[in-house]
Amino acid sequence: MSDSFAPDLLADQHIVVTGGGTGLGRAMALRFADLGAAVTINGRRPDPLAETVRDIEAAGGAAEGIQCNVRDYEAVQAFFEEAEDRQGPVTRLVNNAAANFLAPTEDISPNGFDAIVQTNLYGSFYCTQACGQRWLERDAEGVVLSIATTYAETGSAYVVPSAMSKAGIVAMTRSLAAEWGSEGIRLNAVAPGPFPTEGAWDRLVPDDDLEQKMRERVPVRRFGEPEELATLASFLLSDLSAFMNGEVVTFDGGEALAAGGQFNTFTRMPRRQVKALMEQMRPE
Ligand SMILES: CCCCCCC/C=C/C(=O)SCCNC(=O)CCNC(=O)[C@H](O)C(C)(C)COP(=O)(O)OP(=O)(O)OC[C@H]1O[C@@H](n2cnc3c(N)ncnc32)[C@H](O)[C@@H]1OP(=O)(O)O
Ligand SMILES: NC(=O)C1=CN([C@@H]2O[C@H](COP(=O)(O)OP(=O)(O)OC[C@H]3O[C@@H](n4cnc5c(N)ncnc54)[C@H](OP(=O)(O)O)[C@@H]3O)[C@@H](O)[C@H]2O)C=CC1
Repeated sequence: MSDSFAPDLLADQHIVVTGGGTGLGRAMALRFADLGAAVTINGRRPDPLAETVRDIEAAGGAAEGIQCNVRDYEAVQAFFEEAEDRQGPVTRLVNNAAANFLAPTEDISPNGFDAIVQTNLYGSFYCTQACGQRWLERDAEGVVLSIATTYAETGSAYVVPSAMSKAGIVAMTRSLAAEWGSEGIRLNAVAPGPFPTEGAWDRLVPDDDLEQKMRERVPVRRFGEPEELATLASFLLSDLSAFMNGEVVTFDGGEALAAGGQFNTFTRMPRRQVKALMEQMRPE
């Protein structure tokens, strides 16, 4: 996808994208490489990693895929060693890997809770700490971008472990923005609304009817496109956003705001009908 960024916006960067073999992570990895970065992606399954690396290389970019389970502290340490052996010092990190499923909270097993929280919260911490340690030791600047979600702020029914862990990621982002900002390390987050990826849809969108209802909740009446998120992420990783630190950028077509206003329900009715209703209520 072409855009108005300089074609070398991310040249000289080595960017790690966790969970970069699929969905939003893959879209970001492709875009970062297109903007000149060397990209290293990880994930547990080798096939999506290999496919994404192949696609980046076919487009003329530089990429490596390394299998890694971000729930495992030692595996994360080994991953960063390997990534730097292959492509030099990591300069940017995107905490994108995540786990989620819909479940009534009273039915979630300890193992189910762990699967989500250890991936999202512990995984993001392990990767962020590994980068921070390297950057502080080297006196190098660095940027961390974490993929949160809008319900990290509001909470949401039926995705409680995800909401808890994404809220923790936001807290980490804001805390470290203060702690590491003076050392040249910036941390920001994006809170995406719905983006139809296979990973999210298979686990969170039970049927077409609910999908349509979800679309109608978004004021702009569509879902996001992964390439749009990749554009925002490129800006947030680049020096164009050098003064932005500790920010959570909501990127949801207005969905979260619309859910909050009591009278926003009128926006789902034809405007003519709304006007007629309101006209009736005017005093004589
Ligand atoms: C659609 C609109 C978007 C709105 C905003 C949404 C914001 C956030 C979105 C996302 O995060 S989308 C990302 C989705 N992608 C993924 O989740 C990818 C990774 N996920 C997975 O690998 C699995 O889905 C997993 C279940 C989370 C983990 O798999 P793993 O192989 O590690 O573990 P399992 O052994 O399969 O399961 C562990 C544990 O969890 C229980 N469990 C699994 N699924 C469910 C379920 N649907 N409901 C309840 N419990 C579930 C499973 O039974 C295991 O527990 P025990 O049986 O061992 O006790
Ligand atoms: N799509 C949407 O509507 C929204 C998505 N988000 C967030 O966007 C991000 C990307 O989600 P999306 O692309 O939709 O979904 P995907 O399921 O495609 O992406 C999740 C990625 O994380 C990887 N992953 C999962 N567990 C681990 C683990 N333990 N170690 C390493 N990698 C792991 C998966 O690979 P593998 O299974 O091979 O390990 C996969 O590549 C997530 O942070 C999600 O919470 C936020 C709001 C909305």
